[in-house]
Amino acid sequence: MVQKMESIWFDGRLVPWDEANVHVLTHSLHYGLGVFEGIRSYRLKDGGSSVFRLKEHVERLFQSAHIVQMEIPFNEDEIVDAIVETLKANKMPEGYIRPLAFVGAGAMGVHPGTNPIQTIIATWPWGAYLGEEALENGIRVRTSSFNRHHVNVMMTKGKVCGNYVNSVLAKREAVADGYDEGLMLDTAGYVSEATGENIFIVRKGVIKTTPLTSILEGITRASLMELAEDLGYKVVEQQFSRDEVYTADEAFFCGTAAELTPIRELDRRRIGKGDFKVAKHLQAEFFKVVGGENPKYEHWLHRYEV
Ligand SMILES: Cc1[nH+]cc(COP(=O)(O)O)c(CN[C@@H](CCC(=O)O)C(=O)O)c1O
Repeated sequence: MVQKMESIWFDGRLVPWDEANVHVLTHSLHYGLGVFEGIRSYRLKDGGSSVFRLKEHVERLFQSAHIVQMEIPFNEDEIVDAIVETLKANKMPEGYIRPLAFVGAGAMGVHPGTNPIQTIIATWPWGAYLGEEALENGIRVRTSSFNRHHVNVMMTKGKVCGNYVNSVLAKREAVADGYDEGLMLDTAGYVSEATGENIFIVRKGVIKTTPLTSILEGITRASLMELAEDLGYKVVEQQFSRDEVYTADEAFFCGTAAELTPIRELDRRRIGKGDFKVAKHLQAEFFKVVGGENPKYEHWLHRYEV
């Protein structure tokens, strides 16, 4: 159950958590057209706080809206300010931030007509997405029986609410089968991404991640690619198959909620020796970056004081 906080920002003002409600004929509730973000803020080593890559997340929120032709009635700077305002109102030196823009009530029927576009920002504490133990010891994953969306069925560069029915089905299937996460293949059968994360493998000394085609263009993915290259690793974006994961030396998921979570096994095949050497190195460096301990990446931090 998500921990209740003081306020939610709703269409331009902070309202008490329990008063942030909508009508049951809200268009997005029926037809899934809405866009959202998942963002984390972190306590910094120096005692302050920062939202990690806030600018890029807000840019992606508006990019998602652009893809599905939604006009968010605020500009990017207003949403950036509203996010910080909401964190402060909820006295959160760190936590998870969920902006959502959705089509409100009015006309029913597939065409959203002139229904209002409503915007909320909620924040709440969210620890290790896949469990504390997962960050340390990795997770067990199965290849999902559900493919990731064909790129002309759903717009996967958009973080679109309706896209996540695919993720829910895959996640529920994986958990029901005793796994921690599901890895989805694209409609051509190549590895795509997980239900809420992008994937990397380490094979023959090269760090490989999937091309952008069917995946959400992850901000953590982009950050880790840059960080890994700065650390001297060779990083490529290349299509790969499930059995390249089976025979990889390492594999890990990444995402705002999941951060960097090693994969212990896929489809009951242990991956490598399980020492997570590269994953642990990148994970440690990533946490130094989000904690403000690496000045090279200061521009990725949006500092604030509670
Ligand atoms: C499908 C998908 N792929 C990749 C990512 C990684 O993107 P990024 O966060 O920019 O590195 C996410 C984020 N998943 C968000 C939602 C999780 C949820 O359960 O809700 C998140 O990690 O916040 C996805 O949902």
